[in-house]
Amino acid sequence: MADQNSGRRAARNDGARVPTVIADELHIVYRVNGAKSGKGSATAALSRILKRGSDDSARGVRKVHAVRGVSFVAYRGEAIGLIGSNGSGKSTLLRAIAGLLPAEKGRVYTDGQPSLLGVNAALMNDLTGERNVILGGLAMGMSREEIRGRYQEIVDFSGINEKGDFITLPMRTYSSGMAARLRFSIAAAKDHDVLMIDEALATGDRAFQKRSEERIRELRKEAGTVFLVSHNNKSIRDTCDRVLWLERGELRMDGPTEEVLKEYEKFTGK
Ligand SMILES: Nc1ncnc2c1ncn2[C@@H]1O[C@H](COP(=O)(O)OP(=O)(O)OP(=O)(O)O)[C@@H](O)[C@H]1O
Repeated sequence: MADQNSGRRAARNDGARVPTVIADELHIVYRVNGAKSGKGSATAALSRILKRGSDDSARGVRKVHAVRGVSFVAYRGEAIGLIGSNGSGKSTLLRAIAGLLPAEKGRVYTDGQPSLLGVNAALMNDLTGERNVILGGLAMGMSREEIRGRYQEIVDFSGINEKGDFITLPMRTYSSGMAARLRFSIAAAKDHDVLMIDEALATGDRAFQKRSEERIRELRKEAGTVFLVSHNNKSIRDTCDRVLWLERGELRMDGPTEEVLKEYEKFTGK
């Protein structure tokens, strides 16, 4: 890991800013089937089937234009907060950067494989926490030796065993907070080129949030880029130095955390 990172650090020491994610006039559109309003009868469904081959709206496909022409460049070592009201397109933008949603128009370029916390670590509810640590590690491309070496660290970080031997129980017996903590701990065990976190910090208690913020700072030192989606302005302030503010799918502001949050707080009336 150290060797792999030394090249990146050298690049940083040159003073050159290295781009990790570039979004260029990005548009993301969801298509929802059978969402035409008020027409739920069998004859309406039949007529839609007969109309097959015509345009989307006639077939009862509704489009949701979730991200509208967003452009930005993210650099190595940055921690970027994504803020905006409910439904403004934050999660959609993260999923598009992770390559999970196709662009309708525009492009996303990434350096390395971005990891979206919680999705890339495909955990299984019926398996024990222990098995899931191994599975999640393998899914992120870690070797069995690497996972074995980091296992205890991951379990300790998650705090899952603080109240008993939960790590040997199936994950379905965990509370949603415990499951989120384990997912974060597995994802944070690896040094990521681009790590994206959707609200994960809001789930843990204060002690866990502190550990997470500390780990995010470490990940940034390893020259990665971190994106954090959160409705908690304090987590954004504590973790990020730059903020992208989305509203109705459009990038409303992009700048230093304090500047953007000041405007956002005016907008939300806080
Ligand atoms: N799978 C989907 N199919 C259709 N529309 C979707 C889907 N997921 C999200 N949307 C729509 O896309 C828009 C953006 O949603 P998104 O989840 O990206 O917002 P968000 O900013 O992350 O919201 P929140 O703060 O509430 O989590 C919303 O209008 C939402 O209804």
